[in-house]
Amino acid sequence: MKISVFGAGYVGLVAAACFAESGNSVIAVDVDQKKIEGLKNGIIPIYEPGLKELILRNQAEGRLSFTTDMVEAVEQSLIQFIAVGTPPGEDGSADLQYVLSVGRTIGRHMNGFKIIVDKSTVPVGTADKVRLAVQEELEKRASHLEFDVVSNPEFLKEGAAIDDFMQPDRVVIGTDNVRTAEIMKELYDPFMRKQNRLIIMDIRSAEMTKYAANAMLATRISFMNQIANLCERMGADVAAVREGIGSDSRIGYDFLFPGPGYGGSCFPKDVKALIRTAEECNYDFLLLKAVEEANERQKEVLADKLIKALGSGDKEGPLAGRTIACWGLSFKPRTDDMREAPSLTIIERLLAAGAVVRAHDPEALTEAKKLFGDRIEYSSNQYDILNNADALTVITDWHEYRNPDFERIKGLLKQPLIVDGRNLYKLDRMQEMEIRYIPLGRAGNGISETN
Ligand SMILES: NC(=O)c1ccc[n+]([C@@H]2O[C@H](COP(=O)([O-])OP(=O)(O)OC[C@H]3O[C@@H](n4cnc5c(N)ncnc54)[C@H](O)[C@@H]3O)[C@@H](O)[C@H]2O)c1
Ligand SMILES: O=c1ccn([C@@H]2O[C@H](COP(=O)(O)OP(=O)(O)O[C@H]3O[C@H](CO)[C@@H](O)[C@H](O)[C@H]3O)[C@@H](O)[C@H]2O)c(=O)[nH]1
Repeated sequence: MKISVFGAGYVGLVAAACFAESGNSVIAVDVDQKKIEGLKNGIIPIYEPGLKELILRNQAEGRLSFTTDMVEAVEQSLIQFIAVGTPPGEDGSADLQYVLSVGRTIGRHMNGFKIIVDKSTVPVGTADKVRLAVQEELEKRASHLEFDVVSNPEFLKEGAAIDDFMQPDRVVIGTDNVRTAEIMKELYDPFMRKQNRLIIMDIRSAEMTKYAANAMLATRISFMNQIANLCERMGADVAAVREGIGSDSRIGYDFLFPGPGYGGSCFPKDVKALIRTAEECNYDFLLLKAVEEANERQKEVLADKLIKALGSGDKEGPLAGRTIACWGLSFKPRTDDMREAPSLTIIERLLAAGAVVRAHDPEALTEAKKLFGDRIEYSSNQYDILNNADALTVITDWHEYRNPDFERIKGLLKQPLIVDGRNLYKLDRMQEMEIRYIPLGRAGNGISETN
């Protein structure tokens, strides 16, 4: 099939590469000239495991091309995917300007029947707005060309995007047209070989499904973070509690790891947008407001623990003269994405408390330098930043942090103190190593920093 994908970002690039991989002829189009020039020359603008190889192969084999030429992209393809950003507006609602701009572009240049598929995360009712935008452009040129608008929300996770796209838990298609449903089914058939996981529903339900899924997952995380905070105060261990509740098949083990708050380009923005959508229909989504507030507070927890362990008691600059080494800046492992990363709040808090902050991340240093400039120190070696630091704090659960050289850590730090926001290490091992260890959701090992 001939497909155009508008928006060469995290979702657009993955979708374009995976559709090309299954034999389709795909044009990826973006307004960002620099990005497209780079892509034409094999420069992939984001870090996503497996994406570069997939793009380069499909590009070389002639199934995937990149352009800024909107006319070409609209004219050449039957299926027009919209995968542009929907960032939060000032009131938290999803900003639809990029989605509607693509709709207008398609309306302006379409030369035959088109299936316009919205893959961006958009509030219920957006398909109607896209339809209107296309229709208005057609009317301006007195055209009676037909088109269909479909909702096909994307559920991929960054860091695992290719696998999620190639072997999806499900693909949701919102359409009211039987013929279009058949074409979409055909397009996704190669990804359904093990089991048919295509769910076809009405458009509004498909749009809502995306928000409901993200809101549910964010709720689980905030819930577990608060259980963890309570465990700490009650002498319970959140890891044991997770095992205890996860074994109930109605609950399951996934998405119950406590952490320094959820981040990324999706959960924070989509929770906000759903609260706003509810407000627009005079419904007070109390539960989600609490989920959001709990998450904001959770982002403070690591800095609170560091100040409690090392603080001088001086209200203005409790960490003045202290150096904190941070492992992990991206909002999750296997990505360079720092959008809404908890590290942003944690580092700002440490700086405000007077600390010198040093950071390591396997992929996000370039991104971090754009955000923090020379206000913090960076190293591409995870051990270098520990030299003479007062503490190590683990913010992101990258694999390389899971089983580090503890002897080396101990030798480098001024005092052996680890504040772990991802509970990566065993308490008894830390005890044995005489490292003072402060995890989330359970009492630390009680070794004082003077040990
Ligand atoms: N990032 C994820 O993991 C993820 C997962 C599922 C769904 N989503 C949703 O998918 C959408 C895209 O997210 P993303 O993270 O890929 O965004 P992104 O910011 O990485 O990419 C968006 C791209 O769209 C381009 N663009 C803007 N206006 C354009 C136009 N008129 N024509 C062509 N290109 C244009 C931008 O230049 C940018 O390259 C959002 O609605 C998001 O909520 C994201
Ligand atoms: O048990 C857990 C699981 C995740 N997180 C945090 O939650 C955030 C989001 O993680 P994850 O969902 O793995 O990454 P995303 O790439 O943001 O993916 C989410 O957002 C996407 C965009 O909408 C959806 O497509 C995905 O289905 C949805 O999982 C990160 O900060 C994680 O550290 C936790 O704190 N504890």
